[in-house]
Amino acid sequence: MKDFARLVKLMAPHWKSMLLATLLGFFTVGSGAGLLGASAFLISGAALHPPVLELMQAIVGVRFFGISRAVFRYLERYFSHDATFRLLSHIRVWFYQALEPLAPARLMEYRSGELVSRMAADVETLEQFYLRVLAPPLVALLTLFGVFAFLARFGLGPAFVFLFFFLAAAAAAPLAVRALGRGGGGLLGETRAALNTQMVDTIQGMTEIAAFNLSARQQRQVGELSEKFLGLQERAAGIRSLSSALAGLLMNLAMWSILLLAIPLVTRGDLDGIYLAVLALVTLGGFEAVLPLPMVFQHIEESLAAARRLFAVIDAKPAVPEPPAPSPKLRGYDLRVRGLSFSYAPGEPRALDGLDFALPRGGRLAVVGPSGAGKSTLVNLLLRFWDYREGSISLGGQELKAFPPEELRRHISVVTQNTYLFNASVRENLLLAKPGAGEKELLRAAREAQIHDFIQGLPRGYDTPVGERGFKLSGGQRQRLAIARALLKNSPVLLLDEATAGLDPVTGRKVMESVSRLMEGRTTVAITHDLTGLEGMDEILVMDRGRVAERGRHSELLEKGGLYRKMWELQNI
Ligand SMILES: Nc1ncnc2c1ncn2[C@@H]1O[C@H](COP(=O)(O)OP(=O)(O)OP(=O)(O)O)[C@@H](O)[C@H]1O
Repeated sequence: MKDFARLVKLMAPHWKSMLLATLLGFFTVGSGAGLLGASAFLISGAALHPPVLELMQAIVGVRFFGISRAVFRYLERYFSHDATFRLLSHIRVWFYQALEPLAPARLMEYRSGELVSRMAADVETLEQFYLRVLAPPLVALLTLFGVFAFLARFGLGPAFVFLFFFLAAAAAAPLAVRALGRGGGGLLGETRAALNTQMVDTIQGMTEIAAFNLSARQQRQVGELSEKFLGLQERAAGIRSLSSALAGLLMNLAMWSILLLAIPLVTRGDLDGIYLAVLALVTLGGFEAVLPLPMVFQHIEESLAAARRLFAVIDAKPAVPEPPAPSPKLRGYDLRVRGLSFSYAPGEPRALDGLDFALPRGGRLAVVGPSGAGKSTLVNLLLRFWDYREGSISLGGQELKAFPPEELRRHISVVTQNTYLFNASVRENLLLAKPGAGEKELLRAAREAQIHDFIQGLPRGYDTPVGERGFKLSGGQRQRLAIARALLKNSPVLLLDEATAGLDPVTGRKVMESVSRLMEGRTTVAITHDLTGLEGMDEILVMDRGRVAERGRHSELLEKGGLYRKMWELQNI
């Protein structure tokens, strides 16, 4: 019920269009019933061969209802779909906005396909919440009042017979369908989501699947999920058919019962025979409003299951709470870390354990160490992707926690090993760092990153698309673009997380030249496995299992003959 109320609340901004669409839905059904009634009156009346003038009213009625039904149907579809599509776009934006503060810490538990599925399929499923869950019962209720009032003018008997069958079709048939389809709606959504996730995984992991000969296994898994989905769809379709059959049966029973009741009225002279067909056909027309009702429960289940999946994602508490506003002004760019300890979850071993360092503005710190030493964790904390609880990190003398993550990240540039390039042009990818940058600025950054000449040589220069994840570029070119981005952003703090990892030594060295330019004048923390080129760093922290094992400058550490020396020898033999 709570989820239902939350969903209704999401629709609240669109209530006017939805109300209008509901009224138009009622007018459509009303026109349909009117058309049938007027036609019945016209045919019955014409059978008695009266002068044409006496039939004029009925002829006008048939024309009017014929046209008004089409017009109302068009307007109803127009307004209901307009409201629904606006609602969907509102929900997509709302979901994305709620998702952003959760990235990356809270989103790691989801497979990317799962999130895509939630954003696409589940949001789409909510389309039916208004169209097939909220609107049909309201239209049915209005129709019930309208047709009951019309029939009551000819006698309470037919009116109550209509009421009885209408309620039976509106309540009993949906309940029967609900009993048959219980759980099916939710399961259908879950299976669709699982299938989407599997498909995204299959496409993303295509290379690995082919390389490890896993195609058959992957096909089997997708096939099994497809079978299950198909089975559930068949079941839902079966229930849908049954429900329309049931509603159709009740509709015909209502019509026949009203005829049985009205015929004696005609023979007794209490009802003009010309109205007999009118009563029967208006009843049929009124039942149009009942036909969608049996499926309401199934659609409720599907919509609620989709809404629950969306709510479950966005209800996760962000890993980093927003500090109380207003945020302080950054006063400087010297970085200080004291007694910093961190574990990713309570009870888990510490990824960082009592880390200390001080870096003056423009200073350069390298953090090295074996895999799992906690180097990336430090970056995660500096960027406030995760929140630290023990120890302190301060920038310009102020605790990092005082700044909202977004505000803080405006002052930090990051170059990582896995630079993400969007499937857009080189220019668009660069401008991400500074959307308003002018052409001159853009070219200067590219030149400094030593990528300008390469870009110029591309078929469409800066407007050349880079392909998904930048697949048309080499690793070194991607890294240079990342460096150009950081140069363009021009922020005073720089985080380098394995910026040259995965590149061959020659390319790595060339990229390092661009990185050196980037570091000039910036407070830099560089995380690296590669110990070449560290002579220029002010301090090197050698980390091991979350702790600082050694610290000093390159030459000092080599002299010490400890872990750093060992790592150096391994790389230089
Ligand atoms: N998201 C996470 N959730 C839980 N534990 C994590 C997470 N990320 C890292 N860890 C753990 O924290 C420890 C430090 O990992 P971290 O990635 O910081 O090491 P690293 O020095 O950067 O290693 P590498 O050089 O291999 O990237 C490891 O034991 C790792 O398993």
